[in-house]
Amino acid sequence: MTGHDWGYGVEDGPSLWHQNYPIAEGSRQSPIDILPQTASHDPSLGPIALKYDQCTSINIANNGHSVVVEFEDSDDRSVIQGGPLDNPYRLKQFHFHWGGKGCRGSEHTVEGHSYASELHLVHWNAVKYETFGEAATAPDGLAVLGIFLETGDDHRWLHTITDALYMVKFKGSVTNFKSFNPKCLLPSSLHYWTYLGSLTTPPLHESVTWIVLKEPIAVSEKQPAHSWWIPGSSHYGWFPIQTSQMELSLAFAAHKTTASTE
Ligand SMILES: COc1ccc(C)cc1NC(=O)Nc1ccc2c(c1)[B-](O)(O)OC2
Ligand SMILES: [Zn+2]
Repeated sequence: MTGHDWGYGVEDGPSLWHQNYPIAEGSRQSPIDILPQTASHDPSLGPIALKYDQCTSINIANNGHSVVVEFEDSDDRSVIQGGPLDNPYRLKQFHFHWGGKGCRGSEHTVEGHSYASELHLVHWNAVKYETFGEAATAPDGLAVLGIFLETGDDHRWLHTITDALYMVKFKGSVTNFKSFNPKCLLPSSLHYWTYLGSLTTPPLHESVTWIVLKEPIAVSEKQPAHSWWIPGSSHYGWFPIQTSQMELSLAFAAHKTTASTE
């Protein structure tokens, strides 16, 4: 399929994606509704470690579906490891999912509760695969850190992203976005749920080890995380798609883990 043959409207929304992307009816499709009570605690799962200190952000872009910040991923300078991961995965990009005006647009839900929006930090397995594209189609190719955004206090750093939005008003626009470190977007606790799932948007590859943080970060009403829209694209906002509950292993790091500073 070329271009963007999918969206969130009546004619191209999630319930129709299976027509062009049959994997939509696969066995490990995301997002899911997380049920903490039924998640099994897997004591073999340790804390996740984030090495984001040498992060090199490159640009910020509007791809018609989200605003994406890309990173330099030619070496292991910014990686996620530990937890369910057998090796380090390189940070490639992060992007957000949010709802239309005033509606709550997180993709994952927790016991049916939607959050204002959801941040996805996308990492790929450069130990086993040559390129992101190759990793994106492999069952152990991607590791995505999902962070819920909840309305509350003003987020000190999110404004650097929302301030940049006006520069990428239209689909296909890209602009410089240097030296942004996503470490500032992390909540205080890295306690997480993890499960094997997929991209939540076409091509829906079943290549993602999901690591969803329990603790949301707060953004204020003013920081329009839940009312962001992408002017110039055919729609705005992202709406959660519910798929069946999948085996979730709830991993409690025995202690409060903080992003590694190594
Ligand atoms: C047209 O899109 C592509 C073409 C070719 C390749 C190799 C990949 C993609 N798309 C892609 O990676 N999406 C994508 C990647 C990562 C995540 C998500 C979507 B998400 O579920 O929203 O959060 C995590
Ligand atoms: Zn996403």
